[in-house]
Amino acid sequence: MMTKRAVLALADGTLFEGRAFGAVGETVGEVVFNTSLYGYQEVLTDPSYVGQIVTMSYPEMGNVGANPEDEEGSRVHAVGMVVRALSEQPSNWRAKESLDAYLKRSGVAGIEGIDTRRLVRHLREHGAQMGVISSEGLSPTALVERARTARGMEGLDLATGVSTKEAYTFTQPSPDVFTGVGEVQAPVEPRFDVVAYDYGLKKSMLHFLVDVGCRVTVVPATTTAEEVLARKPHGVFLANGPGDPAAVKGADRTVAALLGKVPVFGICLGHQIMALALGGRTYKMKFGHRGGNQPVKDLTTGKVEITAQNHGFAVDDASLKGLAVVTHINLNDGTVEGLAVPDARAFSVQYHPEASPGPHDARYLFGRFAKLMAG
Ligand SMILES: NC(=O)CC[C@H](N)C(=O)O
Repeated sequence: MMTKRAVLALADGTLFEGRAFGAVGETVGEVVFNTSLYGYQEVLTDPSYVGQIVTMSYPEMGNVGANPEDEEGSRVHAVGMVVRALSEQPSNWRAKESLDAYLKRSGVAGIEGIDTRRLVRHLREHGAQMGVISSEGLSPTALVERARTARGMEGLDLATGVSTKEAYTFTQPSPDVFTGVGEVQAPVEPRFDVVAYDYGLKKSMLHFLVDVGCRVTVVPATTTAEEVLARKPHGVFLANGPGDPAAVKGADRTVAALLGKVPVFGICLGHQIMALALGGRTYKMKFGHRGGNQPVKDLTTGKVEITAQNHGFAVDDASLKGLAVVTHINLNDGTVEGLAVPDARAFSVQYHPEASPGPHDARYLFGRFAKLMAG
């Protein structure tokens, strides 16, 4: 592997020096951190990471290489990766290539060999911010300036661009990787026609919908409520996605026109859009929640779930008063993690019940959606 010098420059002037991996060159994005111990491939290919440079806080990455089955989107969506130590010798029966080769082939730049603990603490203290990874030998001052003048996430509609251009049907249940790649579980007879808004969705969400008996039609983010209702679905699913929820063109009005007419289930960006549709507000968090170890309390049962998360915006609790019931909160910082409008047969969560990567404590929520549709 090459050992070309690379620099990570943050907008506030902080610099980290390390070695380049993946594609050689320069990349600009919002520098965020993820605390998952594994699952870097699902993280990199999650479309919610569009425009972001992901720092993995766990110190060694790349040990299991990369394979074609673990992709959540159709390509690497993160624009950069930061790691402490890059394993050069992947060891896993499913590995087809190394993480370095995978990122190189994807044209995505990485930096390794930096003190990621210092970087994560810095981001926690000063907030997620724009940054540049470069192995092109530019002066640190020029790189900091580039990061400082780069456009941040607020006000950015990234979901519309990453959404599917054409509607398509999805009927594949979850693959069972432990009994052989590509093999599928015993199929559940499809009972529900579900329209899924693609704001940048992760494949595993669709698999889990199919697993509970859904025949899913995935539609572009700009599809109107009339077009969706004309399909006479049993339910509407609002997916995750990148960027600022308040900037997704027309999404709040569209979802407002669906609420009350058909059961609705939203995840992450879908949850935020549901809150906006109800008349609530969203805001940018200081550094967000990304990882597989976020404790969430279900206020309706008192039960705590350990959840997978990936978001930088959140729903403002106070803005929901009288509009929706807050059903879940994050035990680390008390932020809203779930809401429901029982009369409208609608609910949503900020976290990721599909995990990928992460714990499956919350997978039952797909079943809850099926139950709502069953009436
Ligand atoms: N995973 C998601 O859907 C992320 C939603 C939104 N882009 C956020 O950061 O908060």
